[in-house]
Amino acid sequence: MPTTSSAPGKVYLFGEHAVVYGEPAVPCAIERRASVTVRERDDDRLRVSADDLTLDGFTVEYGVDGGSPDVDVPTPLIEAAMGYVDASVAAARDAAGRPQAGFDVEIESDIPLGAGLGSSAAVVVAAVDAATRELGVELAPEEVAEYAYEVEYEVQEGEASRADTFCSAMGGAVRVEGDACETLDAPDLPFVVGYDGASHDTGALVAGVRALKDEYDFAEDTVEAIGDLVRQGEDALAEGDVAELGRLMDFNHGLLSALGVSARSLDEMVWAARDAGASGAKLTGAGGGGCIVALDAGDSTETALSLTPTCAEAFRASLAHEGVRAE
Ligand SMILES: Nc1ncnc2c1ncn2[C@@H]1O[C@H](COP(=O)(O)OP(=O)(O)O)[C@@H](O)[C@H]1O
Ligand SMILES: C[C@@](O)(CCOP(=O)(O)O)CC(=O)O
Ligand SMILES: [Mg+2]
Repeated sequence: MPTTSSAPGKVYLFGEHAVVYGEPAVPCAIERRASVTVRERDDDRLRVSADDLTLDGFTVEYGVDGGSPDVDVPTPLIEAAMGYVDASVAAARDAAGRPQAGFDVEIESDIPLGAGLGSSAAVVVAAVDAATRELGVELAPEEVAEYAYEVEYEVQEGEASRADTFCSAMGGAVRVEGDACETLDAPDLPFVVGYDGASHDTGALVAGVRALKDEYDFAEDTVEAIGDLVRQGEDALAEGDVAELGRLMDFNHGLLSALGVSARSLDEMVWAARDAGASGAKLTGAGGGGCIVALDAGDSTETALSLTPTCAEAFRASLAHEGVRAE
């Protein structure tokens, strides 16, 4: 019997990048999900179909020992794309004590890829959950989060926080500071997302911030300032003070720009949202290209974004109260 799990993507209200260095962050799960279906095979091979990865999708098949994969698109693309799935399957084999287990894996997702909405975390969380359940092991969402974090940490070469994976596994708004992860009571915030259609490499962007921080004390101070801002933002969130949350999001975007992770397309969308009357707007996730998130209960930000030349897609995103779940 195949086993399917799904998990949500997220936006960062505050704190991306700084969270990698132990500052707090508050990501919020959104109703855009990745769904992973896993079926155990009677050999040790892994066959992955990911229809959303290229326009035509691809299928790849290989054994536990690697070997030469049987693929239908160029190999570098496969290697980049397969890292998370491969490591998720390894984590599930490990959790179930079944190092030789083989699987057919199918991935479907409505989370744009490499755009700051946590598609990697959602795919990893759903894959770990589905593959462990397929092997008869039921993990608590917190345990799925921990395995998924280890996967992101490994694939992003040691440059990952627990924020995306914990948020995707638990749903709702969460607070992550180092290895302390908790869920928060948060109101439904009026998120509007603008997507420039581009994708980024999270590992490379995190490495760029680390280099800046190692070179300049004031870059280190900027990371700490983001931490201060998040602490202030938590009070605003508890009070449901959307105006103050917006001001802090604007400030957070400025600090992320200073760390070199914004882009002209993101800045243009941020300004379009502000001009349209959003309470605040910032890039979300690793940056460089991808998505911005704004707060606006009305329609004007979504309309303004859809008319912005650098915006390929604008949509509302509601808080996903459910994290990883069996489908
Ligand atoms: N639908 C999908 N199918 C297969 N892999 C996916 C899918 N969505 C995301 N991934 C994996 O996640 C990677 C993108 O993750 P990342 O660069 O962290 O960006 P983000 O998490 O912001 O979307 C992709 O390169 C791919 O490996
Ligand atoms: C930049 C970072 O803080 C968030 C990355 O988010 P995303 O993969 O771009 O959705 C990295 C991390 O926390 O692991
Ligand atoms: Mg990611």
